[in-house]
Amino acid sequence: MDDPTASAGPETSRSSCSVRSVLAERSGLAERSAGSARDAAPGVRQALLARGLRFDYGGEPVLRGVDLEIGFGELVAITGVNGSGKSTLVELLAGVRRPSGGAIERAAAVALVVQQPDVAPHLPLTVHDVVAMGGWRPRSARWARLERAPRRTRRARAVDAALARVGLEGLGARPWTELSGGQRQRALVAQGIVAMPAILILDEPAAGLDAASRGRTREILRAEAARGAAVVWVTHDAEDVAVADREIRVDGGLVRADLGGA
Ligand SMILES: Nc1ncnc2c1ncn2[C@@H]1O[C@H](COP(=O)(O)OP(=O)(O)OP(=O)(O)O)[C@@H](O)[C@H]1O
Repeated sequence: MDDPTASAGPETSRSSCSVRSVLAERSGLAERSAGSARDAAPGVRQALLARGLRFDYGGEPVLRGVDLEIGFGELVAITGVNGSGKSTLVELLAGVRRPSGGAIERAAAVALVVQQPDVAPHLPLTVHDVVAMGGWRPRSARWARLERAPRRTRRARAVDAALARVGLEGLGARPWTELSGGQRQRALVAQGIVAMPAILILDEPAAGLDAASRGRTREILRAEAARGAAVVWVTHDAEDVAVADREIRVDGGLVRADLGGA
């Protein structure tokens, strides 16, 4: 299988779907680094591991040798000032970009919720359609066409349940373009959680949302971690950091990890 992150190289383009199901499963961890991985904390199975991760966009390096480990069941807040490289880091972790150097290991497929999705405005997509993309797998498109009704029904129910969790119940049939900015962001969180990913990475999913929606997003992400997912969450909000298990701060192209948490 083609793994977009199998080696260092030029960056990949952003796709038209905001949740990327990066099938990096292969046999166990993808992209094994040459060195030996440090053991995860006792009882925590490792979901993501980066060693010496470097990245540049053609100029000054944005990341200069990032090391980090994230376990299943952990809720990790990624923080840092504007332009410090948080989005770049999570895109590397998710496999949307290839590192210029270093290695990443992923123990499972990743669902990525990006800040600004490219959902083509001219396509007649409903909110339901966009949320259902979270269960999309490149290799299963053919099977999706052939699938039997009971499975379609299960998927439709999963989409409805995800929309209800983010407080958008009943809006599934609405055209995507008719949602407000905040409603779209919440729908993208629904897209991220609809397929119950083992690794969920979100780039500022609650930026600009009202206080109630930010609180609801926090509860959803805590619940995702409680069911065993590794949840990595870029945020500028101190309240988000307070509910996370750990904060990882991006600073000067490196990370300051294990800053404590809730
Ligand atoms: N496509 C790109 N081409 C060139 N430079 C880029 C590109 N995307 C980001 N950068 C640069 O890389 C650096 C890190 O950007 P990044 O978006 O990762 O930061 P961030 O911490 O997520 O910022 P913010 O908090 O504003 O979202 C910045 O200096 C930015 O200008």
